Amino acid sequence: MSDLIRTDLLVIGGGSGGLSVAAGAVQMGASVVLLEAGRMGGDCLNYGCVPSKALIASGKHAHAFGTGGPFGIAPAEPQVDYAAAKSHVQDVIAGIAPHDSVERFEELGVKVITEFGRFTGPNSVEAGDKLIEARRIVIATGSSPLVPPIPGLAEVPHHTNETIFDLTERPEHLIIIGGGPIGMELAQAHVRLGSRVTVLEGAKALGKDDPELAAIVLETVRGEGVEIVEGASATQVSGGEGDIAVTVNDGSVYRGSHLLVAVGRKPNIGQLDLAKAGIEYTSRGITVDKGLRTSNRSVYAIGDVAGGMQFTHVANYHAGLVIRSALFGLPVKASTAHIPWVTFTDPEMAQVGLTEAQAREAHGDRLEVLRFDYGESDRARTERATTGLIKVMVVKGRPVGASIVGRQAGELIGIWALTIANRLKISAVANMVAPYPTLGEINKRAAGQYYVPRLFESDLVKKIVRLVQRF
Ligand SMILES: Cc1cc2nc3c(=O)[nH]c(=O)nc-3n(C[C@H](O)[C@H](O)[C@H](O)COP(=O)(O)OP(=O)(O)OC[C@H]3O[C@@H](n4cnc5c(N)ncnc54)[C@H](O)[C@@H]3O)c2cc1C
Ligand SMILES: NC(=O)c1ccc[n+]([C@@H]2O[C@H](COP(=O)([O-])OP(=O)(O)OC[C@H]3O[C@@H](n4cnc5c(N)ncnc54)[C@H](O)[C@@H]3O)[C@@H](O)[C@H]2O)c1
Repeated sequence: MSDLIRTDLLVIGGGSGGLSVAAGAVQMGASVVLLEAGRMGGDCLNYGCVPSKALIASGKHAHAFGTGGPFGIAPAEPQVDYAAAKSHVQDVIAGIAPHDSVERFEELGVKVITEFGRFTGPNSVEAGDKLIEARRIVIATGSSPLVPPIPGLAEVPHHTNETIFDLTERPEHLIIIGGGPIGMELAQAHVRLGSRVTVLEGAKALGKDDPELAAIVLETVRGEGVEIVEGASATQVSGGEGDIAVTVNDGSVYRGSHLLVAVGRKPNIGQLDLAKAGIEYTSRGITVDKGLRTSNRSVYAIGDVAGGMQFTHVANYHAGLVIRSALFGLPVKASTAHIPWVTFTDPEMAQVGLTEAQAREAHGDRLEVLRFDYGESDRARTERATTGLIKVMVVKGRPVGASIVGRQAGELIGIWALTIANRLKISAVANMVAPYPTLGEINKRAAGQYYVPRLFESDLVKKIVRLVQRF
Protein backbone atom coordinates (compact mmCIF):
# COMPACT_ATOMS: atom_id res chain seq x y z
CA MET A 1 0.00 0.00 0.00
CA SER A 2 1.51 3.36 -1.10
CA ASP A 3 1.68 6.46 1.13
CA LEU A 4 -0.55 9.16 -0.38
CA ILE A 5 0.80 12.70 -0.81
CA ARG A 6 -1.39 15.53 -2.10
CA THR A 7 0.30 18.58 -3.58
CA ASP A 8 -0.32 21.62 -5.74
CA LEU A 9 2.52 20.85 -8.12
CA LEU A 10 4.42 17.67 -8.91
CA VAL A 11 7.62 18.00 -10.91
CA ILE A 12 9.05 14.83 -12.47
CA GLY A 13 12.78 15.23 -13.13
CA GLY A 14 15.32 17.32 -11.23
CA GLY A 15 17.39 18.68 -14.14
CA SER A 16 17.63 22.19 -15.54
CA GLY A 17 13.90 22.57 -16.22
CA GLY A 18 12.47 20.68 -13.24
CA LEU A 19 14.65 22.39 -10.66
CA SER A 20 13.75 25.83 -12.01
CA VAL A 21 10.03 25.08 -11.79
CA ALA A 22 10.31 23.59 -8.31
CA ALA A 23 12.42 26.43 -6.88
CA GLY A 24 10.25 29.15 -8.41
CA ALA A 25 6.92 27.57 -7.47
CA VAL A 26 7.78 26.77 -3.85
CA GLN A 27 9.12 30.28 -3.26
CA MET A 28 5.84 31.68 -4.57
CA GLY A 29 3.83 29.68 -2.06
CA ALA A 30 2.82 26.48 -3.86
CA SER A 31 3.31 23.06 -2.28
CA VAL A 32 5.76 21.20 -4.48
CA VAL A 33 6.91 17.59 -4.76
CA LEU A 34 9.95 16.83 -6.91
CA LEU A 35 10.94 13.39 -8.18
CA GLU A 36 14.48 12.70 -9.31
CA ALA A 37 15.53 9.16 -10.11
CA GLY A 38 19.17 9.87 -10.94
CA ARG A 39 21.51 12.71 -10.07
CA MET A 40 20.07 16.08 -9.06
CA GLY A 41 21.01 18.66 -11.69
CA GLY A 42 20.27 16.30 -14.56
CA ASP A 43 22.24 16.08 -17.77
CA CYS A 44 23.54 19.62 -17.87
CA LEU A 45 25.35 19.47 -14.55
CA ASN A 46 26.44 15.85 -14.55
CA TYR A 47 26.92 14.67 -18.14
CA GLY A 48 26.41 17.70 -20.38
CA CYS A 49 27.10 21.43 -20.40
CA VAL A 50 29.18 21.67 -17.24
CA PRO A 51 31.61 18.75 -17.77
CA SER A 52 31.97 19.51 -21.49
CA LYS A 53 32.76 23.19 -20.90
CA ALA A 54 35.16 22.26 -18.10
CA LEU A 55 37.03 19.82 -20.37
CA ILE A 56 37.08 22.43 -23.15
CA ALA A 57 38.73 24.80 -20.66
CA SER A 58 41.48 22.22 -20.00
CA GLY A 59 41.95 21.85 -23.75
CA LYS A 60 42.31 25.64 -24.09
CA HIS A 61 45.13 25.71 -21.54
CA ALA A 62 46.96 22.93 -23.36
CA HIS A 63 46.45 24.65 -26.72
CA ALA A 64 47.87 27.94 -25.43
CA PHE A 65 51.27 26.25 -24.95
CA GLY A 66 51.69 25.85 -28.67
CA THR A 67 50.22 29.11 -29.97
CA GLY A 68 52.23 31.85 -28.25
CA GLY A 69 54.78 32.26 -31.05
CA PRO A 70 53.24 35.34 -32.69
CA PHE A 71 53.03 36.99 -29.22
CA GLY A 72 56.70 36.45 -28.51
CA ILE A 73 56.20 33.37 -26.36
CA ALA A 74 58.08 30.34 -27.63
CA PRO A 75 55.80 27.34 -28.17
CA ALA A 76 56.26 24.50 -25.71
CA GLU A 77 54.92 20.97 -25.45
CA PRO A 78 52.15 20.87 -22.79
CA GLN A 79 52.45 18.11 -20.20
CA VAL A 80 48.88 16.89 -20.24
CA ASP A 81 47.63 14.78 -17.35
CA TYR A 82 44.33 13.57 -18.76
CA ALA A 83 43.23 12.04 -15.45
CA ALA A 84 43.92 15.36 -13.71
CA ALA A 85 41.91 17.19 -16.37
CA LYS A 86 39.04 14.82 -15.57
CA SER A 87 39.50 15.53 -11.85
CA HIS A 88 39.13 19.22 -12.70
CA VAL A 89 35.87 18.36 -14.50
CA GLN A 90 34.54 16.45 -11.48
CA ASP A 91 35.67 19.24 -9.15
CA VAL A 92 33.72 21.81 -11.15
CA ILE A 93 30.61 19.59 -11.02
CA ALA A 94 31.07 19.13 -7.26
CA GLY A 95 31.33 22.90 -6.82
CA ILE A 96 27.97 23.51 -8.50
CA ALA A 97 26.18 20.42 -7.09
CA PRO A 98 25.15 21.94 -3.71
CA HIS A 99 23.07 24.51 -5.58
CA ASP A 100 21.06 21.68 -7.17
CA SER A 101 21.11 19.34 -4.18
CA VAL A 102 18.29 17.58 -2.36
CA GLU A 103 19.32 19.46 0.81
CA ARG A 104 18.98 22.89 -0.82
CA PHE A 105 15.60 22.06 -2.33
CA GLU A 106 14.29 20.62 0.94
CA GLU A 107 15.46 23.81 2.66
CA LEU A 108 13.46 25.80 0.13
CA GLY A 109 10.43 23.72 1.15
CA VAL A 110 10.25 21.26 -1.75
CA LYS A 111 9.50 17.64 -0.85
CA VAL A 112 12.15 15.72 -2.81
CA ILE A 113 11.66 12.03 -3.49
CA THR A 114 14.65 10.27 -5.04
CA GLU A 115 12.58 7.79 -7.01
CA PHE A 116 11.40 7.17 -10.53
CA GLY A 117 7.95 8.59 -11.36
CA ARG A 118 5.31 6.59 -13.23
CA PHE A 119 1.76 7.73 -13.99
CA THR A 120 -1.09 5.71 -12.51
CA GLY A 121 -3.86 8.07 -13.66
CA PRO A 122 -4.50 11.56 -15.09
CA ASN A 123 -3.37 13.33 -11.89
CA SER A 124 -1.51 10.63 -10.01
CA VAL A 125 2.04 9.37 -10.10
CA GLU A 126 3.67 6.52 -8.25
CA ALA A 127 7.25 6.92 -7.00
CA GLY A 128 8.69 4.09 -4.90
CA ASP A 129 6.27 3.50 -2.04
CA LYS A 130 4.57 6.91 -2.50
CA LEU A 131 1.51 7.83 -4.51
CA ILE A 132 1.34 11.52 -5.36
CA GLU A 133 -1.84 13.28 -6.41
CA ALA A 134 -1.25 16.72 -7.84
CA ARG A 135 -3.41 19.52 -9.20
CA ARG A 136 -0.71 20.21 -11.81
CA ILE A 137 2.15 18.01 -13.00
CA VAL A 138 5.26 19.07 -14.90
CA ILE A 139 7.19 16.41 -16.82
CA ALA A 140 10.84 17.49 -17.05
CA THR A 141 12.51 14.13 -17.55
CA GLY A 142 14.97 15.29 -20.21
CA SER A 143 16.63 13.13 -22.84
CA SER A 144 19.25 10.41 -23.13
CA PRO A 145 21.93 9.71 -25.72
CA LEU A 146 20.53 7.99 -28.76
CA VAL A 147 22.50 4.83 -29.46
CA PRO A 148 21.36 3.77 -32.92
CA PRO A 149 21.02 0.12 -33.92
CA ILE A 150 24.25 0.10 -35.96
CA PRO A 151 25.22 -3.56 -36.45
CA GLY A 152 27.93 -4.54 -33.97
CA LEU A 153 27.71 -1.38 -31.84
CA ALA A 154 25.98 -3.03 -28.88
CA GLU A 155 28.79 -5.61 -28.57
CA VAL A 156 31.68 -3.11 -28.82
CA PRO A 157 32.75 -0.96 -25.85
CA HIS A 158 31.65 2.61 -26.53
CA HIS A 159 31.09 5.85 -24.72
CA THR A 160 28.28 8.36 -24.72
CA ASN A 161 28.10 11.69 -22.92
CA GLU A 162 27.01 9.73 -19.84
CA THR A 163 30.34 7.87 -19.53
CA ILE A 164 33.02 9.85 -21.40
CA PHE A 165 33.58 12.29 -18.53
CA ASP A 166 34.39 9.38 -16.18
CA LEU A 167 37.11 8.06 -18.51
CA THR A 168 40.48 8.73 -16.90
CA GLU A 169 42.89 7.16 -19.41
CA ARG A 170 43.55 9.41 -22.38
CA PRO A 171 42.17 7.86 -25.57
CA GLU A 172 45.04 7.17 -27.95
CA HIS A 173 42.71 7.62 -30.91
CA LEU A 174 39.13 8.66 -30.27
CA ILE A 175 36.60 7.95 -32.99
CA ILE A 176 33.44 10.02 -32.69
CA ILE A 177 30.30 9.05 -34.57
CA GLY A 178 28.32 12.29 -35.08
CA GLY A 179 29.58 15.76 -35.94
CA GLY A 180 26.94 17.77 -34.07
CA PRO A 181 27.76 20.08 -31.15
CA ILE A 182 28.60 17.21 -28.78
CA GLY A 183 30.89 15.58 -31.32
CA MET A 184 32.69 18.76 -32.36
CA GLU A 185 33.14 20.23 -28.88
CA LEU A 186 34.58 16.99 -27.53
CA ALA A 187 36.67 16.39 -30.67
CA GLN A 188 38.49 19.69 -30.25
CA ALA A 189 38.91 19.26 -26.48
CA HIS A 190 40.45 15.82 -27.01
CA VAL A 191 42.81 16.75 -29.82
CA ARG A 192 44.09 19.60 -27.65
CA LEU A 193 44.62 17.18 -24.78
CA GLY A 194 46.77 14.99 -27.02
CA SER A 195 44.44 12.35 -28.47
CA ARG A 196 44.18 11.58 -32.15
CA VAL A 197 40.57 12.26 -33.14
CA THR A 198 38.42 11.17 -36.08
CA VAL A 199 34.86 12.45 -36.47
CA LEU A 200 32.56 10.43 -38.74
CA GLU A 201 29.55 12.53 -39.73
CA GLY A 202 26.72 11.05 -41.80
CA ALA A 203 25.67 14.35 -43.35
CA LYS A 204 27.24 17.82 -42.73
CA ALA A 205 29.15 18.51 -39.53
CA LEU A 206 27.52 21.29 -37.47
CA GLY A 207 24.70 21.03 -39.99
CA LYS A 208 22.15 22.94 -37.89
CA ASP A 209 24.15 26.18 -38.15
CA ASP A 210 24.81 28.67 -40.94
CA PRO A 211 27.11 26.77 -43.35
CA GLU A 212 29.39 29.78 -43.90
CA LEU A 213 30.05 30.04 -40.17
CA ALA A 214 30.26 26.29 -39.61
CA ALA A 215 32.90 26.10 -42.35
CA ILE A 216 35.11 28.50 -40.37
CA VAL A 217 34.85 26.33 -37.25
CA LEU A 218 35.50 23.13 -39.19
CA GLU A 219 38.54 24.58 -40.93
CA THR A 220 40.02 25.61 -37.58
CA VAL A 221 39.29 22.29 -35.91
CA ARG A 222 40.72 20.40 -38.89
CA GLY A 223 43.76 22.69 -38.74
CA GLU A 224 44.34 21.50 -35.16
CA GLY A 225 44.49 17.92 -36.41
CA VAL A 226 40.97 16.52 -36.09
CA GLU A 227 40.07 14.30 -39.03
CA ILE A 228 36.47 15.17 -39.95
CA VAL A 229 34.86 12.91 -42.54
CA GLU A 230 31.52 14.19 -43.80
CA GLY A 231 28.94 12.09 -45.64
CA ALA A 232 30.26 9.13 -43.66
CA SER A 233 27.38 7.31 -42.03
CA ALA A 234 28.49 4.57 -39.66
CA THR A 235 27.08 1.25 -40.86
CA GLN A 236 29.03 -1.32 -38.86
CA VAL A 237 31.13 -1.39 -35.70
CA SER A 238 33.50 -4.18 -34.72
CA GLY A 239 36.54 -4.93 -32.59
CA GLY A 240 37.05 -4.73 -28.85
CA GLU A 241 38.79 -2.90 -26.02
CA GLY A 242 41.50 -0.62 -27.45
CA ASP A 243 41.00 -1.59 -31.11
CA ILE A 244 37.69 -0.53 -32.61
CA ALA A 245 36.78 -0.41 -36.29
CA VAL A 246 33.93 1.65 -37.71
CA THR A 247 32.79 0.99 -41.26
CA VAL A 248 30.97 3.80 -43.08
CA ASN A 249 28.54 3.84 -45.99
CA ASP A 250 31.19 3.87 -48.76
CA GLY A 251 32.91 0.84 -47.24
CA SER A 252 35.87 2.73 -45.73
CA VAL A 253 36.98 1.52 -42.32
CA TYR A 254 38.26 3.82 -39.55
CA ARG A 255 40.15 2.32 -36.63
CA GLY A 256 40.70 3.84 -33.22
CA SER A 257 41.24 2.96 -29.57
CA HIS A 258 38.01 4.45 -28.17
CA LEU A 259 34.57 5.22 -29.54
CA LEU A 260 32.16 8.03 -28.62
CA VAL A 261 28.61 7.94 -29.97
CA ALA A 262 27.09 11.42 -30.32
CA VAL A 263 24.30 11.15 -32.87
CA GLY A 264 21.50 12.97 -31.08
CA ARG A 265 19.08 12.37 -28.25
CA LYS A 266 15.97 10.40 -27.36
CA PRO A 267 13.30 11.67 -24.95
CA ASN A 268 13.08 10.05 -21.50
CA ILE A 269 9.49 8.82 -21.71
CA GLY A 270 9.87 5.05 -21.80
CA GLN A 271 8.98 4.31 -18.19
CA LEU A 272 6.49 7.10 -17.50
CA ASP A 273 3.40 5.11 -18.49
CA LEU A 274 2.06 8.20 -20.27
CA ALA A 275 -0.96 6.37 -21.68
CA LYS A 276 -2.36 6.01 -18.13
CA ALA A 277 -2.62 9.81 -17.98
CA GLY A 278 -3.83 10.26 -21.56
CA ILE A 279 -0.62 12.00 -22.62
CA GLU A 280 0.30 11.84 -26.31
CA TYR A 281 3.84 11.57 -27.57
CA THR A 282 5.95 10.74 -30.61
CA SER A 283 9.49 9.42 -30.96
CA ARG A 284 10.70 13.06 -30.73
CA GLY A 285 9.07 13.67 -27.36
CA ILE A 286 5.87 14.57 -25.56
CA THR A 287 3.42 16.49 -27.71
CA VAL A 288 2.73 19.95 -26.28
CA ASP A 289 0.74 22.99 -27.37
CA LYS A 290 2.14 26.55 -27.46
CA GLY A 291 1.50 26.82 -23.72
CA LEU A 292 3.54 23.63 -23.08
CA ARG A 293 0.44 21.70 -22.03
CA THR A 294 0.17 18.06 -23.02
CA SER A 295 -3.00 16.37 -24.27
CA ASN A 296 -3.83 16.06 -20.55
CA ARG A 297 -4.61 19.71 -19.67
CA SER A 298 -3.30 19.49 -16.12
CA VAL A 299 0.08 18.13 -17.23
CA TYR A 300 2.87 20.18 -18.80
CA ALA A 301 6.08 18.99 -20.48
CA ILE A 302 9.19 21.15 -20.61
CA GLY A 303 12.82 21.04 -21.71
CA ASP A 304 14.36 18.22 -23.72
CA VAL A 305 11.45 15.83 -23.23
CA ALA A 306 9.15 18.27 -25.07
CA GLY A 307 11.09 17.50 -28.25
CA GLY A 308 11.99 21.03 -29.38
CA MET A 309 15.26 22.89 -28.97
CA GLN A 310 17.41 21.00 -26.49
CA PHE A 311 19.29 23.53 -24.40
CA THR A 312 19.48 24.29 -20.70
CA HIS A 313 18.34 27.87 -21.20
CA VAL A 314 15.29 26.59 -23.13
CA ALA A 315 14.39 24.28 -20.22
CA ASN A 316 14.75 27.29 -17.88
CA TYR A 317 12.65 29.48 -20.17
CA HIS A 318 9.95 26.80 -20.29
CA ALA A 319 10.05 26.62 -16.50
CA GLY A 320 9.26 30.34 -16.22
CA LEU A 321 6.33 30.01 -18.60
CA VAL A 322 4.88 27.01 -16.75
CA ILE A 323 5.09 28.80 -13.42
CA ARG A 324 3.09 31.68 -14.87
CA SER A 325 0.53 29.33 -16.35
CA ALA A 326 0.18 26.77 -13.53
CA LEU A 327 0.43 29.14 -10.57
CA PHE A 328 -1.25 32.28 -11.87
CA GLY A 329 -3.45 30.88 -14.62
CA LEU A 330 -1.94 33.34 -17.10
CA PRO A 331 -1.92 32.55 -20.81
CA VAL A 332 1.61 31.79 -22.05
CA LYS A 333 3.08 31.05 -25.45
CA ALA A 334 6.48 29.42 -25.93
CA SER A 335 8.40 30.92 -28.80
CA THR A 336 11.67 29.92 -30.42
CA ALA A 337 12.33 33.11 -32.41
CA HIS A 338 14.43 34.68 -29.67
CA ILE A 339 16.28 31.61 -28.38
CA PRO A 340 20.06 31.76 -28.80
CA TRP A 341 22.48 28.84 -28.87
CA VAL A 342 26.22 28.57 -28.77
CA THR A 343 28.61 25.84 -29.82
CA PHE A 344 31.65 26.11 -27.58
CA THR A 345 34.31 25.22 -30.07
CA ASP A 346 37.22 27.61 -30.56
CA PRO A 347 36.22 29.78 -32.35
CA GLU A 348 32.77 29.76 -30.79
CA MET A 349 29.70 29.79 -32.99
CA ALA A 350 26.47 31.46 -31.88
CA GLN A 351 23.02 31.91 -33.35
CA VAL A 352 19.78 33.61 -32.40
CA GLY A 353 16.64 33.82 -34.49
CA LEU A 354 16.82 33.10 -38.20
CA THR A 355 19.93 32.13 -40.11
CA GLU A 356 20.55 33.92 -43.40
CA ALA A 357 19.00 31.07 -45.39
CA GLN A 358 15.92 30.89 -43.15
CA ALA A 359 15.49 34.66 -43.23
CA ARG A 360 15.82 34.70 -47.04
CA GLU A 361 13.12 32.06 -47.31
CA ALA A 362 10.82 33.85 -44.88
CA HIS A 363 11.35 37.44 -46.04
CA GLY A 364 12.73 37.29 -49.60
CA ASP A 365 13.92 40.63 -50.97
CA ARG A 366 12.93 42.51 -47.83
CA LEU A 367 15.91 40.96 -46.08
CA GLU A 368 19.11 42.96 -45.54
CA VAL A 369 22.15 41.09 -44.26
CA LEU A 370 24.66 43.20 -42.33
CA ARG A 371 28.15 41.73 -42.13
CA PHE A 372 31.21 42.66 -40.17
CA ASP A 373 34.52 40.85 -39.98
CA TYR A 374 36.55 40.25 -36.82
CA GLY A 375 39.58 41.36 -38.82
CA GLU A 376 38.23 44.94 -38.64
CA SER A 377 38.14 44.90 -34.84
CA ASP A 378 41.15 46.47 -33.13
CA ARG A 379 40.67 44.26 -30.07
CA ALA A 380 40.56 41.14 -32.20
CA ARG A 381 43.80 42.31 -33.84
CA THR A 382 45.55 42.82 -30.49
CA GLU A 383 44.67 39.25 -29.59
CA ARG A 384 45.33 37.92 -33.10
CA ALA A 385 41.79 36.52 -33.00
CA THR A 386 40.83 37.92 -36.38
CA THR A 387 39.14 34.77 -37.66
CA GLY A 388 35.49 35.54 -37.27
CA LEU A 389 32.40 37.05 -38.73
CA ILE A 390 29.02 38.41 -37.70
CA LYS A 391 25.92 38.48 -39.86
CA VAL A 392 22.76 40.27 -38.77
CA MET A 393 19.55 39.60 -40.63
CA VAL A 394 17.36 42.73 -40.71
CA VAL A 395 13.82 43.19 -42.01
CA LYS A 396 12.28 46.66 -42.06
CA GLY A 397 14.84 47.98 -39.60
CA ARG A 398 14.42 45.14 -37.09
CA PRO A 399 16.85 42.26 -36.57
CA VAL A 400 15.25 38.83 -37.09
CA GLY A 401 18.43 36.82 -36.65
CA ALA A 402 22.12 37.05 -35.88
CA SER A 403 24.94 34.59 -36.48
CA ILE A 404 28.43 35.00 -35.06
CA VAL A 405 31.54 32.89 -35.36
CA GLY A 406 34.69 34.01 -33.57
CA ARG A 407 36.18 34.64 -30.17
CA GLN A 408 33.51 35.09 -27.48
CA ALA A 409 30.69 34.71 -30.00
CA GLY A 410 28.64 33.25 -27.16
CA GLU A 411 28.98 36.45 -25.16
CA LEU A 412 28.44 38.73 -28.16
CA ILE A 413 25.17 37.04 -29.16
CA GLY A 414 23.55 38.30 -25.93
CA ILE A 415 22.94 41.77 -27.39
CA TRP A 416 21.06 40.27 -30.33
CA ALA A 417 19.08 37.93 -28.08
CA LEU A 418 17.99 41.05 -26.16
CA THR A 419 17.21 42.95 -29.35
CA ILE A 420 15.12 40.18 -30.88
CA ALA A 421 13.34 39.22 -27.63
CA ASN A 422 12.21 42.83 -27.22
CA ARG A 423 11.62 43.53 -30.92
CA LEU A 424 14.07 46.43 -30.76
CA LYS A 425 15.19 48.20 -33.89
CA ILE A 426 18.71 48.00 -35.27
CA SER A 427 19.09 51.62 -34.13
CA ALA A 428 19.02 50.40 -30.50
CA VAL A 429 22.34 48.66 -31.07
CA ALA A 430 23.75 51.36 -33.35
CA ASN A 431 23.02 54.05 -30.73
CA MET A 432 24.88 52.15 -28.03
CA VAL A 433 28.37 53.43 -27.24
CA ALA A 434 30.61 50.38 -26.94
CA PRO A 435 33.80 50.70 -24.91
CA TYR A 436 37.01 50.67 -26.94
CA PRO A 437 38.74 48.33 -27.55
CA THR A 438 36.31 45.47 -26.88
CA LEU A 439 35.02 42.66 -29.03
CA GLY A 440 31.59 44.07 -28.17
CA GLU A 441 32.26 46.83 -30.69
CA ILE A 442 31.73 44.20 -33.38
CA ASN A 443 28.01 44.26 -32.60
CA LYS A 444 27.82 48.04 -32.89
CA ARG A 445 29.89 48.08 -36.06
CA ALA A 446 27.64 45.43 -37.62
CA ALA A 447 24.58 47.52 -36.72
CA GLY A 448 26.31 50.55 -38.20
CA GLN A 449 26.46 48.79 -41.56
CA TYR A 450 22.72 49.33 -41.81
CA TYR A 451 23.32 53.05 -42.20
CA VAL A 452 26.24 52.88 -44.65
CA PRO A 453 24.15 52.87 -47.83
CA ARG A 454 21.56 55.16 -46.28
CA LEU A 455 24.03 57.85 -45.13
CA PHE A 456 27.27 57.48 -47.07
CA GLU A 457 25.94 56.37 -50.44
CA SER A 458 22.87 58.61 -50.67
CA ASP A 459 22.77 61.57 -53.09
CA LEU A 460 19.90 63.02 -51.08
CA VAL A 461 21.97 63.09 -47.88
CA LYS A 462 24.85 64.73 -49.75
CA LYS A 463 22.51 67.39 -51.16
CA ILE A 464 21.02 68.12 -47.74
CA VAL A 465 24.48 68.45 -46.15
CA ARG A 466 25.64 70.84 -48.89
CA LEU A 467 22.47 72.90 -48.51
CA VAL A 468 22.76 73.15 -44.72
CA GLN A 469 26.44 74.10 -45.00
CA ARG A 470 25.57 77.01 -47.30
CA PHE A 471 23.42 78.57 -44.59
C1 LIG B 1 27.46 16.74 -23.80
C2 LIG B 1 26.35 17.76 -23.72
C3 LIG B 1 26.68 19.11 -23.70
C4 LIG B 1 25.67 20.07 -23.62
N1 LIG B 1 26.03 21.38 -23.60
C5 LIG B 1 25.08 22.32 -23.51
C6 LIG B 1 25.43 23.69 -23.43
O1 LIG B 1 26.60 24.06 -23.47
N2 LIG B 1 24.44 24.60 -23.33
C7 LIG B 1 23.13 24.23 -23.28
O2 LIG B 1 22.27 25.10 -23.16
N3 LIG B 1 22.75 22.94 -23.35
C8 LIG B 1 23.70 21.97 -23.46
N4 LIG B 1 23.34 20.66 -23.48
C9 LIG B 1 21.90 20.32 -23.42
C10 LIG B 1 21.37 20.35 -21.97
O3 LIG B 1 22.14 19.49 -21.15
C11 LIG B 1 19.91 19.92 -21.95
O4 LIG B 1 19.19 20.64 -22.90
C12 LIG B 1 19.30 20.14 -20.57
O5 LIG B 1 19.96 19.39 -19.59
C13 LIG B 1 17.81 19.76 -20.59
O6 LIG B 1 17.27 19.96 -19.33
P1 LIG B 1 15.99 19.12 -18.87
O7 LIG B 1 15.57 19.66 -17.56
O8 LIG B 1 15.01 19.05 -19.95
O9 LIG B 1 16.54 17.62 -18.69
P2 LIG B 1 17.72 17.04 -17.79
O10 LIG B 1 18.66 18.09 -17.35
O11 LIG B 1 18.28 15.89 -18.51
O12 LIG B 1 16.99 16.51 -16.48
C14 LIG B 1 16.07 15.45 -16.51
C15 LIG B 1 16.14 14.72 -15.19
O13 LIG B 1 14.99 13.87 -15.06
C16 LIG B 1 15.36 12.66 -14.42
N5 LIG B 1 14.34 11.67 -14.77
C17 LIG B 1 14.11 11.11 -15.98
N6 LIG B 1 13.02 10.32 -15.94
C18 LIG B 1 12.55 10.40 -14.65
C19 LIG B 1 11.43 9.82 -13.99
N7 LIG B 1 10.53 9.04 -14.61
N8 LIG B 1 11.27 10.09 -12.67
C20 LIG B 1 12.12 10.90 -12.01
N9 LIG B 1 13.19 11.48 -12.61
C21 LIG B 1 13.38 11.23 -13.90
C22 LIG B 1 16.75 12.39 -14.96
O14 LIG B 1 17.47 11.56 -14.07
C23 LIG B 1 17.35 13.79 -15.07
O15 LIG B 1 18.07 14.14 -13.92
C24 LIG B 1 24.31 19.67 -23.56
C25 LIG B 1 23.98 18.31 -23.57
C26 LIG B 1 24.97 17.37 -23.65
C27 LIG B 1 24.58 15.92 -23.63
N1 LIG C 1 26.82 24.01 -26.83
C1 LIG C 1 25.60 23.51 -26.69
O1 LIG C 1 24.63 24.21 -26.43
C2 LIG C 1 25.41 22.04 -26.83
C3 LIG C 1 26.49 21.19 -26.81
C4 LIG C 1 26.26 19.84 -26.95
C5 LIG C 1 24.95 19.38 -27.08
N2 LIG C 1 23.92 20.22 -27.09
C6 LIG C 1 22.53 19.74 -27.26
O2 LIG C 1 22.51 18.34 -27.34
C7 LIG C 1 21.88 17.94 -28.55
C8 LIG C 1 22.48 16.67 -29.04
O3 LIG C 1 23.78 16.87 -29.60
P1 LIG C 1 24.38 15.85 -30.64
O4 LIG C 1 25.63 16.44 -31.13
O5 LIG C 1 24.38 14.46 -30.08
O6 LIG C 1 23.22 15.74 -31.72
P2 LIG C 1 22.90 16.43 -33.13
O7 LIG C 1 21.62 15.83 -33.54
O8 LIG C 1 22.99 17.89 -33.06
O9 LIG C 1 24.08 15.92 -34.09
C9 LIG C 1 24.23 14.53 -34.35
C10 LIG C 1 24.95 14.34 -35.67
O10 LIG C 1 25.16 12.95 -35.85
C11 LIG C 1 24.99 12.64 -37.22
N3 LIG C 1 24.67 11.20 -37.35
C12 LIG C 1 23.51 10.56 -37.04
N4 LIG C 1 23.64 9.23 -37.28
C13 LIG C 1 24.89 9.02 -37.73
C14 LIG C 1 25.61 7.86 -38.15
N5 LIG C 1 25.08 6.62 -38.13
N6 LIG C 1 26.89 8.01 -38.59
C15 LIG C 1 27.48 9.24 -38.60
N7 LIG C 1 26.83 10.37 -38.23
C16 LIG C 1 25.55 10.27 -37.78
C17 LIG C 1 23.87 13.57 -37.68
O11 LIG C 1 23.94 13.79 -39.08
C18 LIG C 1 24.17 14.84 -36.88
O12 LIG C 1 24.97 15.76 -37.58
C19 LIG C 1 22.09 19.12 -29.49
O13 LIG C 1 21.13 19.16 -30.49
C20 LIG C 1 21.96 20.29 -28.56
O14 LIG C 1 20.61 20.61 -28.42
C21 LIG C 1 24.12 21.55 -26.97
